[in-house]
Amino acid sequence: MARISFPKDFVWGTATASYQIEGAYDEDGRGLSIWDTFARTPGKVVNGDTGDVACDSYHRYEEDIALLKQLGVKSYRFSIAWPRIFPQGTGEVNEKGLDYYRRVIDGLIAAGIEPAVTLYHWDLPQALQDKGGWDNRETIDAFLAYAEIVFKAFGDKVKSWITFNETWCVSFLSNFIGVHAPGHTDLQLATNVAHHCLVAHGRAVQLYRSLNLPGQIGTTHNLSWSEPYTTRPEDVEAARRSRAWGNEWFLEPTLKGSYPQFMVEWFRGKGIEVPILEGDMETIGQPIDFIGVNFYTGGYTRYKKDSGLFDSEDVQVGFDQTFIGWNVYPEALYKVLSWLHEEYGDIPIYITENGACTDDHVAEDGGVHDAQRVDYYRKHFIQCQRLIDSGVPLKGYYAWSLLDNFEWAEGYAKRFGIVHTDYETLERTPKDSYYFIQKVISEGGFDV
Ligand SMILES: N#[N+]C[C@@H]1[C@@H](O)[C@H](O)[C@@H](O)[C@@H]2O[C@H]12
Repeated sequence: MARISFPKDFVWGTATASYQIEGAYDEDGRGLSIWDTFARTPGKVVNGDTGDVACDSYHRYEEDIALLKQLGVKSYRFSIAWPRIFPQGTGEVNEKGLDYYRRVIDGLIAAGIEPAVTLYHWDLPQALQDKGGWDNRETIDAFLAYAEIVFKAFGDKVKSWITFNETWCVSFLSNFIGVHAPGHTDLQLATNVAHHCLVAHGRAVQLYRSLNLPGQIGTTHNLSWSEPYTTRPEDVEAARRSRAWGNEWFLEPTLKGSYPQFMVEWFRGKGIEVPILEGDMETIGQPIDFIGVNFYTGGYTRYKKDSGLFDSEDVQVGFDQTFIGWNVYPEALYKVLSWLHEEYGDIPIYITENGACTDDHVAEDGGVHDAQRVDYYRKHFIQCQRLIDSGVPLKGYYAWSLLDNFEWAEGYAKRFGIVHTDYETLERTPKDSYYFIQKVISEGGFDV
């Protein structure tokens, strides 16, 4: 029997996001976000679901905090909804919005849980989208004004800040692939959005430093792991391009202050240029205190001429898959974070999201027996220990998600929570995975 054990200072947490859990979409002065608009657009979200009510955490946050305390986590990652603070994106501050997050932050601290706040988890004020959104560089200034208000309001109590969640999703998934808000399908537009979000990240780090606040700041990128299906050079190169679109395209600017040249040239060959202004790359490459990594899946990629953006295609080989169709490939977590450490040095790493979608139901015994999710977590925790043992500076892990919640274009049809949400009654029911993680945290590990 081997023992998987974690350092005593390892930060265990769970993660959520404002639009996915809060509901109260039109309460206490909140303005509309691009997701309120997108979800109301016929055909964009499964079953026409919206975040109007979601998990109603706006009113039930105390229940959520009690679940977090019972779970035994040290930290809780959540996001602030920009439209609650600036309903029109800029201009007058909505004090009731600040009051809500003050209640959440104070409640967490009273429960002995550190708040970790994401500034931007996709709910851009619609009023700013109406003026071009992230394609408009002026949105960067609006973001800075929003960041300053929340830094000043909460910077004495919130010691961990994440500027952006998954800039690849904000840019390419939402403005090129088009399945997320605002739903454009323009590669140059998406490239502009990615760059402007990266500049906004760097400017927010500079602002945070200037305020001399007693915490740490970083950002979160979703990293993938595409392995070449064979050792053929064309497969190796195709996998490298596919991986780099999600990984180097964002990590190089953030951690080295430059875009990966081989990808710049690949996009230039498609007529795409990055709208870099003088000083942008120095701004983006501002030193940060940690890098957040969201990891879910990995797989194999091979060359296929004129296929997709990178002359590549994914190869479906014998992986188990979760209910959302993602491969279960725990070793890819070890590979991608080992690669990150080799490429970018000893910057502290937090896994800011990891979890599985399974088809959950409340059983007759009142429990939710999500065995596949328990197995997923068990296997990924083993990779976390491998990483720590190999010297990778992995400092913490946030399970996605505390609650079943609004899963973007999948609506409520896909569940990632370790706590089941009944969307009729809004009753929360801890799943077997919740109790598994609770035990791992309380015992500092588990036997395999
Ligand atoms: N899909 N999926 C689950 C999860 C999503 O719910 C989060 O909001 C994102 O940060 C990231 O995509 C991962």
